Amino acid sequence: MKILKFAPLAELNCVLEERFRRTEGRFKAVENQFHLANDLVVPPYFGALAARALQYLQAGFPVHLTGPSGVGKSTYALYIASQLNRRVTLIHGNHEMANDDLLGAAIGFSHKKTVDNYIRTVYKKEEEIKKLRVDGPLIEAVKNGHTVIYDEFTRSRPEMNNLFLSILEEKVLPLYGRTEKVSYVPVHPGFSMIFTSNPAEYAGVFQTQDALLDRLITIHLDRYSLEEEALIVSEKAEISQEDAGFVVGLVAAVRESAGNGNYGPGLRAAIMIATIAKRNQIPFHSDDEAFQSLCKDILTYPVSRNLSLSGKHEAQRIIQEAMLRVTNGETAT
Ligand SMILES: Nc1ncnc2c1ncn2[C@@H]1O[C@H](COP(=O)(O)OP(=O)(O)OP(=O)(O)O)[C@@H](O)[C@H]1O
Repeated sequence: MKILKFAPLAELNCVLEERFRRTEGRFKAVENQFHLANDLVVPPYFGALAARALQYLQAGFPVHLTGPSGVGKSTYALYIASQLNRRVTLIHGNHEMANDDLLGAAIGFSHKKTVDNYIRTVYKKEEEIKKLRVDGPLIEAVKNGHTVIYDEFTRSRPEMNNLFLSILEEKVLPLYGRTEKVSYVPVHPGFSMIFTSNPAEYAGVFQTQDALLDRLITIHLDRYSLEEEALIVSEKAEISQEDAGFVVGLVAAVRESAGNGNYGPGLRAAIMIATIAKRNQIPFHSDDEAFQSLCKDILTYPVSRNLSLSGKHEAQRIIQEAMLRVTNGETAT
C-alpha cells in the first residue's frame, strides 16, 4: 500500500483567485485554504478507483463520488483533482447557496464626473455611473479550466444546481439575470468537475434532479477494509499499526453490535480516538479508565442515534462489550 506525503493542496497549484479574497468572504461558497490529507494512504482499491475517475474526467465527463459519511469521498476528490494538475476551486454545498455565490454579484457602483469650466461662460458636465460586478468562482473556474470539487452538492437546493446542467452538457455557463450582452460563458476545455454526496436518506440532503444525475458518472464508495483503516489511522495519529488496529477493530465492533451498518461511527471516530489518546498519553487499553471514557465520549452519540430512547445507556453497554470482545481477540467482520 502506498503512503504519499502531501503538501497542503494550496501549494499544489490550487490557489484561488486573489480577487475573491478581496471581496471579504462575500463568496461564502469558496474556501481559500484546504488541505489534502497530510499522510494520504493509497490502498490498491483507492488507487485503481482514482485512476479510473481520472480517465473519465480526462474524457470530459464529470465524476460523482457518493457514500456514507467518513468513507473518504472528499479525500478521494482532492487526490484525483491534484492529479489533474490544474487549479482547483472548492465549493461546499449548503441550503442557502444562491446563484450570486457562484456567479458573482453587483458589489456597488463606480461614479465618474467631469466638469469642464475652462471657459467661464461654458459649463460642461458629464457624469457616468457604472455598475461594478465581481465574477464569482464558478465563472472563473469555467473560463480558466479549473477543476471544480463540488463537495456535498446535494446540500444545496436542487434548483440551485440547475446551473450545472448546461455547463456539463452544452459546455456553456448561462449568466441569468445579467444586463450585459454576453449571456453565457463558454466552458474551457480543461474544465472538469468532481461531485461528492452523502446518500439521499441523510439529514439535510435534497433529492437531486435526474437530469443532473444522468450527466454524472456516479461511483459508490464503500468503507475501507479494516486493514486499510488501520493503516490510515496509524499514519494520521502517528501510532503503531497494532494500536491503530485495536482502535479500528473496536469502532467496527461497536458499529456491528449496534447494528449501525454503514451509518455508525467509522474512520473519523477512529482517527479522533487515536489522535487524542496519543496526544494525552492515554494507553490503548480497554482496562484503562481514561481510554474507556474517551471511547464513550466519541462513540456514544453516533451509536445511540439509531437506538431507542434508552439510547445513551444502551450505547455505553455496547461500547463496553465491544471493548471486551476486541481485547479477547474477537474481530469485527
Ligand atoms: N486514503 C486516506 N488517507 C489518509 N486519510 C484519509 C484517507 N481517506 C480518508 N481519510 C481521512 O478520513 C477522514 C474522513 O475522510 P473524508 O472527509 O474524505 O470523508 P467523506 O466521505 O468526505 O466524509 P463526509 O461525507 O462526512 O464529508 C478525514 O480525516 C480524512 O483525512
